Amino acid sequence: MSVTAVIPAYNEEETIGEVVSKVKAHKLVNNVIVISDGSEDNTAAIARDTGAEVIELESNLGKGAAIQTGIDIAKGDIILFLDADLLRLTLEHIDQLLLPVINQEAEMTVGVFTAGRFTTDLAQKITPFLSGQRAVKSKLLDDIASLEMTQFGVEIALTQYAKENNIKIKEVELQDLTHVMKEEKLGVFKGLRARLKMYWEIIKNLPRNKIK
Ligand SMILES: O=c1ccn([C@@H]2O[C@H](COP(=O)(O)OP(=O)(O)O)[C@@H](O)[C@H]2O)c(=O)[nH]1
Ligand SMILES: O=C(O)[C@@H](COP(=O)(O)O)O[C@H]1O[C@H](CO)[C@@H](O)[C@H](O)[C@H]1O
Repeated sequence: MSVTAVIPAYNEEETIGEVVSKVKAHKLVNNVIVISDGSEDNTAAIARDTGAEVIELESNLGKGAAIQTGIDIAKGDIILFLDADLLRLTLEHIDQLLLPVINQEAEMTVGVFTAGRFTTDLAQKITPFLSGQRAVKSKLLDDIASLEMTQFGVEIALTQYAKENNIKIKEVELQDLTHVMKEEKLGVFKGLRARLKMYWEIIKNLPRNKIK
């Protein structure tokens, strides 16, 4: 089975290189696509230099649009979704996401941070269905309504679609994995503002895609 990694990235120059290198080094991953979502920093150049195929969106359209762009161009049997701001990603984490789908144990995996940083572990324990770390059989996404407008509601939409279509989901625990929090990227004030905006984008997607 061939695997394409899809990595949405908005201003992630600090972490994109490490994430792309790790994914490129995984023997089961055939293609790595980074969707630079209107980044104003060196995200696209670093991703390209590290060996990813890079699609640059002209402006910042939101995570849902970046993911949809990746889905539209990804070839192969399985799509591996990873965030660009991961810290301490290992080849084992990628195995954990991919193998249950390759071995037909599940049709979609959702990776949940554990035994890493208290704050990011806690957030994912409370809302595992928001995780951006997933693997899914690509053909199962053929009929999904466009994710383009979902922004940070994209994971809610994916999870809800899986539930409605009896797609078998397996949660896998990704030890020690964490990401750079918004407050760390942007500072406390702008970070909190971005967090509130994210919650609003998630809430906006709830009525249409209510979690059962
Ligand atoms: O407008 C956006 C916002 C975020 N992202 C990407 O989506 C992923 C998750 O976003 P973020 O890091 O802000 O959220 P967190 O992981 O902190 O919840 C990251 O790879 C971001 O670069 C994106 O492509 N477009
Ligand atoms: O863990 C969370 O509560 C949020 C926000 O993380 P941070 O504010 O950056 O620590 O991140 C998750 O939810 C987002 C929206 O669904 C996803 O896009 C991220 O992939 C996921 O990590």
